[in-house]
Amino acid sequence: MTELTQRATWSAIAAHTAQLPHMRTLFDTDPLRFDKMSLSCCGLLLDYSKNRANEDTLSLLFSLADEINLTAKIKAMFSGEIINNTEQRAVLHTALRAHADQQVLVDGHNIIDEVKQTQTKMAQFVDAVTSGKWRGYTGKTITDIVAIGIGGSFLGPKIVTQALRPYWNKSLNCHFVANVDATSLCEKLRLVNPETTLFVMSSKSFGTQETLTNTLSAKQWFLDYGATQADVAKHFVAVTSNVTKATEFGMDADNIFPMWDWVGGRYSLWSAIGLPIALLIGMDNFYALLEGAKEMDDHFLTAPLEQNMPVIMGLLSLLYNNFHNAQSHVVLTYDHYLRGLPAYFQQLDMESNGKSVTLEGTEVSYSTGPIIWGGEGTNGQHAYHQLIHQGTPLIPADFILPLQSHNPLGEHHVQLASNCFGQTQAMMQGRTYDEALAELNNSGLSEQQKSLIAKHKVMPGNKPSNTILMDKLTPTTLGALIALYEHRTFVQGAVWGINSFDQWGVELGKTLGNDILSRLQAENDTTELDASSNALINLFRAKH
Ligand SMILES: O=P(O)(O)OC[C@H]1O[C@](O)(CO)[C@@H](O)[C@@H]1O
Repeated sequence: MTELTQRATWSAIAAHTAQLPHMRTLFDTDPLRFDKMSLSCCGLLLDYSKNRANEDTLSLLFSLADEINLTAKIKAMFSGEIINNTEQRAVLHTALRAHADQQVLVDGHNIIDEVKQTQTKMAQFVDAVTSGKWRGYTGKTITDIVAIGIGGSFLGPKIVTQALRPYWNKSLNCHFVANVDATSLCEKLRLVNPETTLFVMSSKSFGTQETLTNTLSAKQWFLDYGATQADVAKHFVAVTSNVTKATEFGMDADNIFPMWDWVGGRYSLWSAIGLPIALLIGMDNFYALLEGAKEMDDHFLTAPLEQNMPVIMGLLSLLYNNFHNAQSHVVLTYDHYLRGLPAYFQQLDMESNGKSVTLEGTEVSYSTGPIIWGGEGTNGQHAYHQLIHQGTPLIPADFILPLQSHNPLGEHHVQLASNCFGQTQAMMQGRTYDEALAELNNSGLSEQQKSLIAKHKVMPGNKPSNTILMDKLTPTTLGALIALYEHRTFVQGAVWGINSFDQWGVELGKTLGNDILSRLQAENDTTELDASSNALINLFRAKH
């Protein structure tokens, strides 16, 4: 297969982008630019007109996608082909939101049946807990959910329950424990009553140190309060693909919700990993979340590349990454409920595309996954937008704004929208020296001062952004939005020819950490490692 950067289309994109005029010019010369470069689907509107691209740019990007057989690769994922070649697994988070009448075969059997069986188990459990039928060991109903998990077993449930706070069951509260730092657990345990608390322990592998340690400590806290081992089953449930280890751990077999190897951790919120979500917002809203994602799945699978929202977003991000040397991509959520979304997209994208060898194991000669970061607007404007506007790095941005607020109050939402749109406009058009100088006309400054300040006020503009709008943040639009980013990540990995679904890079740190743990707890100081590790270990030992 032709190496990516050796392709004629790759060179054509490089030559084309180098000669593209400033976005100001692209807008000035085409009044229909928004009409041509915006797209609606699945309750979302994507405005991608504020990008360093015109029809020719997009045409070249779509040609590249065709050359790497993107459409066939999309179909291969949905159909359950073993595309995670290093773990020999299918990648089927999309099957989690499939309808009951669909068929997806893994090892010759239709997995939709077991997906639906698990969803039924979830629904029955959610009903038991939220109806009050499920009682704690002293006969009280459950008031607090403590979700224990990390990475994809934490971020999805955490971010989605946070985003859908208006939909929470009024009788339940939810707390998340991820870090092995005892503060994370202790701060939450101080808030809850063992008699009315349900622990949901989520770990696909059932082998993650942080989650196991936190669960054991939570169990001990529960027993120290006066409960017995027999009471544990009323207050601890587990979500895992490793049912054997969960049973050995002491989880009651009836309280184990299965998940599967063909669901990656960072793609698993749609599985029983989403149990905390379903408990908080109810199973009907959880199904609505799934349905929103399915709408995006159907769009991704069927829309022509030129009208395909995840494809367009993925290719434009790749344009900056590989042809404009952008090292990062910022996600700015102009909605307080979506404040956690950038952190979720960090794992989704960076753990998927933070790779440096191709599927065949060849070292890549081009950039792959960028750094994903971000936060809520308008806060970022008072923190890091200075660098976005006038810094040296190019940082493409995604702005996300619901058109309606769940909390309409006076001028708040219109001001939020004005800030969001103003930022995208400022990024695009910037401010020329002459414009800056003109703004200082009546400043009373000397000509020399005006010239100096004007030079500091110049903003180059031509900074790309996408704006994603939705009518309102609901389970359905949130499901579509998250699926949009899942598929955007897929598109980039497919073009780069990497495996977006394994994560070998996280193993070494864990292994070395386990060795260091034994050294920290050993009788004597460590001397065999590098000088830094020896010193750090022994400094810690000296304090304990
Ligand atoms: O769900 P588990 O198996 O506890 O893994 C937690 C997280 O750790 C990782 O395996 C590595 O960070 C993630 O991919 C995963 O989401």
